[in-house]
Amino acid sequence: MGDLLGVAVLGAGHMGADHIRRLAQVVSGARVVAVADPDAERAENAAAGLTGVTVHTDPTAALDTPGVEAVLVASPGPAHEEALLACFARGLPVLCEKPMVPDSTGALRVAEAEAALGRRLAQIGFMRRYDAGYRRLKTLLDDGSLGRPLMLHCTHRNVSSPAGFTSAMLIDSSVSHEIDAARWLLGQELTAVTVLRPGPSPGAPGGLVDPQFVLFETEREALVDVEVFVNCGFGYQVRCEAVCERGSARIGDEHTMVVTAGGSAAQEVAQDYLVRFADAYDREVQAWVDATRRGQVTGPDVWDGYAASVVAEAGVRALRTGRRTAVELAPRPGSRQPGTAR
Ligand SMILES: NC(=O)c1ccc[n+]([C@@H]2O[C@H](COP(=O)([O-])OP(=O)(O)OC[C@H]3O[C@@H](n4cnc5c(N)ncnc54)[C@H](O)[C@@H]3O)[C@@H](O)[C@H]2O)c1
Ligand SMILES: O[C@H]1[C@H](O)[C@@H](O)[C@H](O)[C@@H](O)[C@H]1O
Repeated sequence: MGDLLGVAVLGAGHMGADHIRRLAQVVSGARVVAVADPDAERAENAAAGLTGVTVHTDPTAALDTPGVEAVLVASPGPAHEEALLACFARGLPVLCEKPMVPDSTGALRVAEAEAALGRRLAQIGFMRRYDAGYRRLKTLLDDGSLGRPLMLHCTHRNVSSPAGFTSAMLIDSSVSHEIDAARWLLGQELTAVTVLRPGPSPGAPGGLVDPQFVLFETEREALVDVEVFVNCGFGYQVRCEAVCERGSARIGDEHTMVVTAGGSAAQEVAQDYLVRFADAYDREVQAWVDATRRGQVTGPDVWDGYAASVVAEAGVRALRTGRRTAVELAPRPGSRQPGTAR
């Protein structure tokens, strides 16, 4: 390995371009050596101004570029399985954006492929685990001073959804973050899901079921509710309140400035995730680069990615049928036991 970790970035859209900027300007210890996007202009634009970067329309060509030692996958979810398997085949450590693989059968294939290697290569991009607020909440819940967590109340609002966003994606793309955060905060698997829908918001594109109210049950009888509203129009708001036996704790309102003038106070509201979670993405990618340079892989793993896909799939079935739907996890690859949340 050279002085700087050579990274290939697959996908140069919103997240890919932001991660390229982060690797080039924010994170220490890495340099971008290849960028791939089927949209050549996007790839060129994202790599503009960087030296020593080759630009490709074929992701495989990017992986095989000399100097590539690690890969950041920021293509759309359905392209992740092929990208992860290609990284595994080359022994390349990889940070893969969420959802790891939206379809749980494909997600299990990825988990099995990594288990067959006998070593970890993948970190999954559930960046909330790197957000200062979520980390404080995790530390508090783990120290036990508030007693057992009974409920998590979560809010996940986006100003608007991108073109092509479907009713299922409110769950398997947006709520995938809450699924991972709940498993991580509570240290429990989610066992069943029910989805309720209020009347659609006038801001939702025709036919999109938005907002949704998603209720999860957990293996030790906690409840997790999520209001997901991806065309709310007024701000990017992500909050989580844990209600425990002896107290409650809430995060998510602190990321802003309060301006007081003329006898009233106004609070800024972030308009997108790139602002709200900027620190979390920076910490996530820095932690990945640091661990990779030490020859380690840390953070959310393929089992977390698989579990999130299975829970989300159950959620999509619950949305379609209107029924409470049980979550069935396969045995964890490499073990005879169902996996557990960590
Ligand atoms: N962690 C987060 O908060 C967060 C935020 C936004 C998006 N995401 C995730 O990041 C990923 C990308 O989302 P986005 O918003 O940047 O989407 P986007 O549509 O803006 O960009 C995706 C890009 O990938 C390209 N692409 C398509 N197929 C490809 C392939 N096989 N190989 C390489 N590139 C390919 C597209 O041409 C496009 O430029 C998704 O998995 C999404 O869920 C995560
Ligand atoms: O892909 C994005 C991303 O994961 C954001 O963090 C989330 O707020 C959006 O709802 C989702 O569409």
